[in-house]
Amino acid sequence: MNFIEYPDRDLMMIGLADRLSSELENTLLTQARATLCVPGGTTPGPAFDLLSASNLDWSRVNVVLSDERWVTEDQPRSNTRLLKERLLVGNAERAYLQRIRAETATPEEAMDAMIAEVRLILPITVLLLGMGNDYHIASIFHDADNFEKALAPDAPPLMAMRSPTAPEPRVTLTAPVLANAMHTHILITGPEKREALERARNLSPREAPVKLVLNDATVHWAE
Ligand SMILES: O=C(O)C(O)[C@@H](O)[C@H](O)[C@H](O)COP(=O)(O)O
Repeated sequence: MNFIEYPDRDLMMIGLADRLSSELENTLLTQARATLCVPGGTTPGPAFDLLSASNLDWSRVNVVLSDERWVTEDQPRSNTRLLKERLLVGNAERAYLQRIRAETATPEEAMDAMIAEVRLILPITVLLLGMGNDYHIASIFHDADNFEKALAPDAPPLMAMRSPTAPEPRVTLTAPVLANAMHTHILITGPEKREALERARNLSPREAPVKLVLNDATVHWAE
């Protein structure tokens, strides 16, 4: 793990966006396309604002969420909505958005089709994740119905997840896909998450899902 502590959140967002953009740019020197995977939640918005202005050939970048809440895009909790408002604008408007949400009542009804599409944009080139105080990444929650299945080495790339701590059904990329990313970054803020991250270093992925990706990750932290 590489831990970067920034003097404040603004500088962190600038440093992070710069790093993600360089990794994508370097990949595009040798590959036709690159895949950027990003989280939803409340933390990454400012990094998306900066990244969207980056001068990349976005027409060769696939963007996919690490996880989504099964709500319509007009809902404030929609991660797709966050992406459309904050990342897929400006220069980044030309990126290809791989959706992991469909207009079906349940994730299961659309799962086979979404899995087939997601497979086409793997592996992830640049992975950005958030983390909860309970150590979850994406929507891999300890107490979720498909937790064990999402950790399996042969898990499909995308699975539905229902957890008592999440107000709506979720879909999430699974352990093998996240662990196989070429570059991994974790974005966290505040003392509680820093302490959780320190504890996670001595836990197993079953106890702390962040451990699935932590060894090879760069963690970006500011107060
Ligand atoms: O859609 C989501 O909820 C996520 O992708 C999730 O894994 C998130 O990154 C963490 O829960 C941290 O969320 P915050 O940034 O809101 O603390």
